[in-house]
Amino acid sequence: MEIRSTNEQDRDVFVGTFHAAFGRFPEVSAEGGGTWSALEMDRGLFAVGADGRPVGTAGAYSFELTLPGATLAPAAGVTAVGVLPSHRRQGVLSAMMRRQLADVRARGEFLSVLLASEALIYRRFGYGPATHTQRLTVSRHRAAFGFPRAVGLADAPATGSVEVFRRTECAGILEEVYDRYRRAQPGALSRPHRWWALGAGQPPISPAPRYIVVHRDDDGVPDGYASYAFGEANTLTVDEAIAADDTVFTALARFVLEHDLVAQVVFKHLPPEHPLRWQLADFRAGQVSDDTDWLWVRLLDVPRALTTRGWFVDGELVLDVEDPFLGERGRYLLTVRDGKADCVPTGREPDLSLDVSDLGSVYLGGTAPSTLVRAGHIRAHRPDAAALADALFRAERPPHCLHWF
Ligand SMILES: CC(=O)SCCNC(=O)CCNC(=O)[C@H](O)C(C)(C)COP(=O)(O)OP(=O)(O)OC[C@H]1O[C@@H](n2cnc3c(N)ncnc32)[C@H](O)[C@@H]1OP(=O)(O)O
Repeated sequence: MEIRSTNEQDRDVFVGTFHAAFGRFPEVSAEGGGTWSALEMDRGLFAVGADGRPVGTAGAYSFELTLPGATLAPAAGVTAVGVLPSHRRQGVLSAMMRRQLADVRARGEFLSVLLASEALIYRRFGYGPATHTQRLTVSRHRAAFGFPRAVGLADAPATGSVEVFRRTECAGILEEVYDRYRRAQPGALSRPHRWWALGAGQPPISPAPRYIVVHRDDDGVPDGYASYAFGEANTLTVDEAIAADDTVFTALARFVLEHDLVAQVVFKHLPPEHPLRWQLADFRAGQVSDDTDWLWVRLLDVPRALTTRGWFVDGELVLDVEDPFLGERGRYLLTVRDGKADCVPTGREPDLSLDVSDLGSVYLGGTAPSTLVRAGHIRAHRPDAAALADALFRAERPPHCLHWF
């Protein structure tokens, strides 16, 4: 199977081929732009069939991923993966993944990330689910806030202001607020300027109609927004709500929850352990559903990945990491002191043996290593190794990714 790089001239065939793999038709946008317009065609791959026609596609975006400790790392955002239904289960995807991982490494990137259409596809290629997201549905009439002990929070005068725009009127504000937010949020991805300019991706980036409530601080500087639309049964759905801090988030949540003519508010994407539910006087007024994996992470250079992220607890672990897809294996001594890690090859007995996909799952702090020990994924060689790994890998807050690509 020949795998070849794509270029700008291949764009239409590339988009057509992966839509065919999904059994869909590409959207046609009269104004240009649209969901797939930010594809980086110099990073695309075609798998070419015997007759010279493409039978498979794989793309990649150049993102920055925020790691624990607010460190930014380049990451390949794998996308548009598809193999024509006529050519499946013959190793086409495997050949594309092998080539793509080699290309990512050759560019100096040590992390690759993706959103998986199905959870059974990518573990074999070394990816592990690393961030999770959930939906919170709040009945508006039960949504009174209550802050039992946080002195001052309940009756503190609201600071700042809110203003409602249509999506197309405030693109610059969204871009600026999103960029500030993503730099501090582990698991968040950059949204390159091109995306906003082209209206690529999904709301709130795309020009699809949305109302946007923007929050500003007392100096008038935008520090949060929520993108929302009305739907069936008087439901107000918030696609994306981001804020510089929890107070700003609370102000945005209050705005949508106090909206007239609304029966319920659906917050489509919240990170696990989000405080909003705890802020409601009636804990059951908010129902969590659709808890799902979001960003999958694949490490391509274990020492570099581990020394780049920030750490919050000192400690030492020996990790035996196996990478069956690339036929690699390494044993590393990870030493964390004062927020920084050292990671060097070692001959010492391992504390934990794990697959590179499991390391991807724990890397951003979104999954406790002990959970994967209990699930039979990771092997702990001494009794306290899992608890130490839990303490070490934990991030400053649960990682979360809102970006769809
Ligand atoms: C980041 C993204 O873009 S996610 C989008 C992924 N694309 C889609 O879901 C579109 C619809 N599906 C497809 O186009 C194809 O089925 C693909 C791309 C998922 C798989 O392509 P194929 O060329 O059939 O995969 P390939 O033959 O290399 O399979 C490799 C292995 O993965 C397994 N596998 C592949 N797809 C799946 C799946 N959906 N579920 C379970 N196992 C799978 C194969 O059985 C094979 O296992 P084996 O090595 O034990 O025999």
